[in-house]
Amino acid sequence: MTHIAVIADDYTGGTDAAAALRRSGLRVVMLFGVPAPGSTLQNCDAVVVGIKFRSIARAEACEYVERTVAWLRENGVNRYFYKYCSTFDSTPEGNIGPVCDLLLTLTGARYTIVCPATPLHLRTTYLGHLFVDDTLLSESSMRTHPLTPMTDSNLVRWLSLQTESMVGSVPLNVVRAGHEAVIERVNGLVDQGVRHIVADATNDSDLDSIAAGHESAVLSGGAGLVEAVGRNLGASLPADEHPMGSRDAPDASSGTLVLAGSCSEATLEQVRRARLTMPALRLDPGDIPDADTLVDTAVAWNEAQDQTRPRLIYTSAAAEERRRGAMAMGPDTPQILEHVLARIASRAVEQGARRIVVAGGETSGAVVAELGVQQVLVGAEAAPGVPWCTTVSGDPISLLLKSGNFGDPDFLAKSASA
Ligand SMILES: Nc1ncnc2c1ncn2[C@@H]1O[C@H](COP(=O)(O)OP(=O)(O)OP(=O)(O)O)[C@@H](O)[C@H]1O
Ligand SMILES: O=C(O)[C@@H](O)C(=O)CO
Repeated sequence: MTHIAVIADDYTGGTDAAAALRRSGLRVVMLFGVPAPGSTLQNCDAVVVGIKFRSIARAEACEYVERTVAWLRENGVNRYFYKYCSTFDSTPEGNIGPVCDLLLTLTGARYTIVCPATPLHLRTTYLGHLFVDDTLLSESSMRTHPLTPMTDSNLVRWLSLQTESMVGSVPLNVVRAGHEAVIERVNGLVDQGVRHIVADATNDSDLDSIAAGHESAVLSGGAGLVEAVGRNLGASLPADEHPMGSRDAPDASSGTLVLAGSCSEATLEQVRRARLTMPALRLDPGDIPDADTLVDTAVAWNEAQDQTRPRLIYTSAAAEERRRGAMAMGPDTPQILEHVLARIASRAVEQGARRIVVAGGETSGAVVAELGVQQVLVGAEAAPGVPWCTTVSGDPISLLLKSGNFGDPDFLAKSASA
């Protein structure tokens, strides 16, 4: 029986959640995109559906979620976790608030728990404020994110911009008083009309206090709370076993194509280090403001490289260089570049590439969609929250989809050759 479905708003967030559930010992199936009506879910404890709706129009995001919930219901899954980024990536319009509202309407649940805190990734919340390591979210590099600049760390205030529903919070001292205290505070808030409740957490035991119970609620947040929910459900498998068995995944000897579209500080440093260890091509829309030319340039370059060795193609750039690129290519530059990297991935696979590392959630979404990948086996983690995934149909392809902020400075260099 499938106890819970995680609906993730991007693909790397989905693989992060799947890795968390595996760590907690559950049997996990990982799907990409809204599942086709009539398709069946394999036997598992938890299913993760990664969809790319973090940065699209809210009506479209809600439509994807509604169709996914309909499919999950067809397959007998009635409990949902909404996974968004541990840095709460969203704009003043959404999509976190609208999707939380929709999930309440669809399920008839009384409230949502909102908890992006994920200590494993150094994301904590205190008095409703989100911290990235020792820095407030709005003072971290997230404040200049190309799609979702996070300029306010106060989640109650930020979420209130996105929804008509009342937003409240459970502070850390209540969380530390234990699970019953949390439930009591939540019930009090719901009686006052609060519908979305931001819960503080700075460690895993806080997350355990928050995760239990909430039968008439939708839980939402980061991989930290996902893992706590998994722990609460109880392990049924050793973490290295998969419900659908295993597949021979292409390893480093197949050569690795690394594609980087994330512009996070972490990825920029990983790109800088990777450039020292492998051939690299930077695609700069400031120099070549045309998608087709960028794709053709990169495909020709890639084909000229030793296909058994790692190589890197990237658009990643710091804020000033991005401004220069956007002047030349226009306001849709971020989306255009995602598709440029996706088309390069697809051409590389046609030419025989079987191992692809992608940096960036939106970029990963574009790559996975272009490759038509619908389901993967979730394997070992190359870094916390970044598992290798192997496609289940056709020739196996190994994919490592990295959230922009994840991984140590040598992540790209090491994972491409390990
Ligand atoms: N040179 C550039 N100029 C403008 N936009 C760019 C440039 N390079 C990449 N981008 C865009 O920046 C966005 C980066 O988002 P993406 O989700 O891929 O990375 P991220 O936000 O760092 O990762 P995550 O969502 O996992 O935290 C993409 O839309 C990408 O196309
Ligand atoms: O929660 C995170 O930080 C990641 O899983 C993610 O969603 C980044 O895209």
